[in-house]
This record gives sequence, C-alpha cells and structure tokens, in this order.
Amino acid sequence: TEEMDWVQSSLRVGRKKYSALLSWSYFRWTPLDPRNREDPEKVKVVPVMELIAVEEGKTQILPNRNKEDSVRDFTVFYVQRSSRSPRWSVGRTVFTAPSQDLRDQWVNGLRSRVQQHSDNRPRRLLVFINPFGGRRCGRKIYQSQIVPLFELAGISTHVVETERANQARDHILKKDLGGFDGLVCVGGDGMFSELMHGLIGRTQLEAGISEHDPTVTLQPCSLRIGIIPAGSTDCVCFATVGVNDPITSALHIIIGDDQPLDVCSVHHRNQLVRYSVSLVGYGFYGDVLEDSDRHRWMGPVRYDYSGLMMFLSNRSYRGTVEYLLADNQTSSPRDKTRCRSGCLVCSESTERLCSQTDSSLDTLSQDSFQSPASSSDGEGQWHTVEGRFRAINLTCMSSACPKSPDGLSPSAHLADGTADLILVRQCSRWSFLTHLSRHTNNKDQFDLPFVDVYRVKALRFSPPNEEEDDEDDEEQSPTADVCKYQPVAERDSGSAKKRLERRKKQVLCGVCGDVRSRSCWNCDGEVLPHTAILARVHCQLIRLFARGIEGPCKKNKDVRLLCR
Ligand SMILES: Nc1ncnc2c1ncn2[C@@H]1O[C@H](COP(=O)(O)OP(=O)(O)OP(=O)(O)O)[C@@H](O)[C@H]1O
Ligand SMILES: CCCCCCCCCCCCC/C=C/[C@@H](O)[C@H](CO)NC(=O)CCCCC
Ligand SMILES: [Ca+2]
Repeated sequence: TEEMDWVQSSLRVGRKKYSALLSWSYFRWTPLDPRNREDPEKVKVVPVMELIAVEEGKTQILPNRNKEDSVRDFTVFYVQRSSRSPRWSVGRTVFTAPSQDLRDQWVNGLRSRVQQHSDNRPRRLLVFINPFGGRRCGRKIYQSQIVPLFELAGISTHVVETERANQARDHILKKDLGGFDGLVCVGGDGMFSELMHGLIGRTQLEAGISEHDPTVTLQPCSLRIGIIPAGSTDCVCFATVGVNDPITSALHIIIGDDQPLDVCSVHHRNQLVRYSVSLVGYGFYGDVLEDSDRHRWMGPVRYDYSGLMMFLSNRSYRGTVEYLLADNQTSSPRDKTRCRSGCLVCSESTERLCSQTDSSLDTLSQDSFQSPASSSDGEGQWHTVEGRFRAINLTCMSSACPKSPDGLSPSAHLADGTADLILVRQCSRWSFLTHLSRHTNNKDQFDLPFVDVYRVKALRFSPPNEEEDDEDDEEQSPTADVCKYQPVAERDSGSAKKRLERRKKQVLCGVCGDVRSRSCWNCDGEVLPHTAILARVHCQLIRLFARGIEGPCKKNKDVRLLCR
C-alpha cells in the first residue's frame, strides 16, 4: 500500500540533524534542536513531482565530477523556486544517513517514488537548435546548461542543429516521430513557430483533416513542445513560463509539465496562410516587422530601432474589421484578472471542448458577413467596424515578453479558446506614445478613447474596396496555389515583387496624405503575403512543457502546495 512505502529516519545535512520523511507525494526534512525536537517553522518540503534525480554519494550536476562515494551519503536534486520571480533553479542537498543500509533505503525509496509519479515525464526528446537565433548562443546554451540537466534526469535526446530555415518544420512533417515523447526548440519565437507548423500540419495530415477550411475542428496535437529560449523576443516562452530562462524551461520539460495553448489559424480566401499563438498584427507591428527585416544586421536591437521609426512615421491604415465575439462572457480583456497556473477560466474551457459544436462558426466560410452593427450586439455575433487604424492586434495569449512583462493583453488566457482584439484608431503621436508606454507600467493601455478591446473567436479584415482588385491579381497569378509549406519568399516571389512595386508607387500618395495605403500583417514575427485575412481561434490545439505563470502563493510553501 501507499502507507508501507513511507521512509522515515533522521538524516544529517552537513553537521545539522534533521528528521526526514518521504510520504506518497512529498519529501520533507525538518531541523532538530539539541533535544531532538522538530522546528516546524524551518521545514523544507519538495513535492515528489518536483524531484529531478537522486544519486548515491556526494555528487554534482555533472556526473563523475568530484564524485565522493561515502557510503552513507546521497544527493537529492529538485526544483527550487525564487521568491521574487517565476525563475526556477536546481536545488541540491547532500544527506548523510545513519547507516549504509538506511542510505540505500532512502535512495531506492526516493527513486521508486519518482518513478511512480513520472507518467507525464518525457523519456526521449527530439531537439532542434537554431544556431543563428537571437544572439547566436543557442548551441552554447544547450550544450553547457541543458545537456547536463537532461542527463541527470535520465532523458535521452536526438539533436538536430538546423542548417537552414524551415528544416525543423520539414523534419517534423516528414520524418518518423515514433519513440519521442516531445519536441524541444532551442531558439526564438520564429523557431518555435517552425516546430508548431510542423506538428500541427503532421497531426492534421495523419487525421485526414484539411487545414484550409476555417470552419473545421482541427485535431489537437499530442506531442508537447518545450522551449529553451535563445531568441530575440522569446514571447511564447515568457508568456507561458513567466520568464525567458533556459534552466527554468529545462526543468518544466524534465518534470513533464503540460500547458495547453490556443492557436489562431490565419486564412486567405479559404487557404491556410499561417498559424499564430502570439500576435497577428496590422499597422504598427506589421510595419515594425517589415522595416526591421531590412536591418537584420543590427541583431535584436533592430526591433527597437524600427519601433522608433514606425512610431515617428505615425502611419494609419483604412480597412474593415469584422469580429465574432466570444460567447463565454465570464471573462473579459479588462477584468484585471491574470491567467495563472491552474487557471479556472481555462480549465472550464477544457471541459466545454468535448461538446464543441459551434454554429456561429458556420458563417466563417462566407465571403462577407455585412451584418449591420446596430442589429448585432450580442455574444457569438459578428460585428463590423470601419475606419482608419494605427494598429489592429489580435493575440491568443497575453504576449508578455521582457519588453512588456504584462504583454499586449494582460488579462488574456492561454487556453480559453479566445483571442483579444485590440483596435487602436488613428491618433496623434502623443496619444499613441501614451498607449505604447502603458505596456511597460501598470497603467491600463485600453483606458484611452482611441483604443477598443474585445474578446473574440474570429476576425476578418478587408482593406479598402478600391484596392481589392490587387488581391484578385494575386489570386490569379500561377504561384497563388502553391503549397503553404513553401517559405513565403519562394512561394510568392512573383506577386511579392509586384506587391512591393505597387507599394513603392503608393509611397508618395498625395491624395490621402499617407505614406502608403496598406500595411502588412505580422504573424508571430513573420510578414504575411496577404492583407485580406480571416483569423480563427482553435481552443487548446497544442501543448507545451509549461504550466502557465505561477500565482502569488509562492511565498508560503505550504500554502503553495495546497494551491497546486
Ligand atoms: N540554420 C538556420 N539558418 C537560418 N535561419 C534559420 C536556421 N534555423 C532556423 N532558422 C530561422 O530563423 C528564424 C529566426 O530564428 P529564431 O526564432 O530562433 O530567432 P529570433 O532571434 O528570435 O528570431 P527573430 O530575430 O526573427 O526574432 C526562424 O524563423 C527560423 O525559421
Ligand atoms: C515608450 C516605450 C514603448 C515601449 C513599447 C513596448 C510595447 C511592447 C508590446 C509587446 C509586443 C509583443 C508582441 C510580440 C510579438 C512576437 O510575436 C513577435 C515574434 O517574436 N515579435 C515581433 O514581431 C517583433 C516586433 C515586436 C517588438 C516588441
Ligand atoms: Ca486564449
């Protein structure tokens, strides 16, 4: 029985004596005073779920280095939290048992308990490293910080260091994935996106589902993805873990955390264009991305440079935005709550997922909805806004990143099947600066007269009518129907050039007084080749080795344990 597996004895840590206990789900050690009385204030508790490894002797993380096998010692490695941030580190404590016999009992007891709790832990991982991501440190980070941890935890790996863009995606689409319990991405958001596209594509292929149909219920992916951050923005990692730290991410992978994540599919005329988890943005963020591509040599600073340039240019763009409001109105983008580990809004969505037949999505396949704004003000209804926008942002999650620790939409949920739509209408530079700067402090960036925010399930954008012909040209070009897995540049080279030329012609447009009449869409850091798009949220389509950001219980360990 569970009871019989308990191990209890006194143990020493250095010179100090402790009373130690291994129960079904916790390992705890409490200091004893000279009269052998426990001091409950100073108890150390580690959930078995958070034990990483147990080694005989006095060992370091790197095996065989300084290993002193005194026969009564054993070393326990576990997850250690920081009091101030979601950053995790490896805790290491060397215990000395009263006898070798008891030492062996402890080691065996702890190891078998970890084994009993390890159903969700990965044993074999497929790792992709982008050696050119961010500051080009991916390989070094993986080799020096992550390999020793995976070895310690007994995880075996197959490592692919990429030699070209889209290699990881193609590998996942085509190669045998049997025997792997998960995928790991060492890189930034672009690299994560590659893995995600490969995995979603592969899963639909095997399930016989067409990704192009925006109304279809896609097959959720069973393999989880772990992100070892080594990129420029690391938004997906930051927003799902709370920090972009390689060690923290590795620990979430090792203990087998599981965080479902909403994914947006972006379509153009019933063709899938791309998936997004973070930002689908037109106007400001589209322009920043496009401009920053011309300054790649600057490294990660190019986003700051282009951000400043695009802020100064003060461009805004006309268009029609149609959005389908989320039907679950128990949460809102302005309710000041935060999606945290064990989030109730998200777990409620998990339950609703099973009985998913959503009639409001039927209208997705129609070319236009044209519902008069006045007649549709309920949930699950399409709404239309026409105007001039400084930015149109759709985000499935908060999109928190080091630049903006609360993100584009601080109250957005990771796995509730909705995205937040932020509409920033044409405004002065000063007004836009006020909005932007509020992403970096605690002020409400939505509490401004030119900003609106909605919780939605789908979005459609159409550029102004007179330019629609351009889009038709594109459709008729022979390259338009080429497989979506071709890189954008290859796929649309003909029409992309044409588009660029058209744009250049518009640069000096004296009629509208604008620099140009069209922006482009930024989809998780990739420029999309179309302006007219339809985006739809797929609830919990993928899963990550993460648990969301841990809540405010971390100060008091016991309370924290109750919260989990
Ligand atoms: N070996 C490679 N050579 C060139 N490009 C690659 C290679 N491997 C991956 N890529 C591409 O590099 C892009 C950027 O990589 P990644 O996301 O890791 O870094 P990043 O610094 O965060 O990106 P960005 O600077 O674009 O924000 C990805 O879109 C990926 O497809
Ligand atoms: C006065 C100071 C003003 C400072 C304003 C900072 C506002 C930051 C808001 C946070 C935006 C996060 C958007 C996330 C986008 C990512 O999916 C994408 C892929 O990595 N990155 C970019 O497109 C790169 C382009 C985005 C750069 C932030
Ligand atoms: Ca969401």
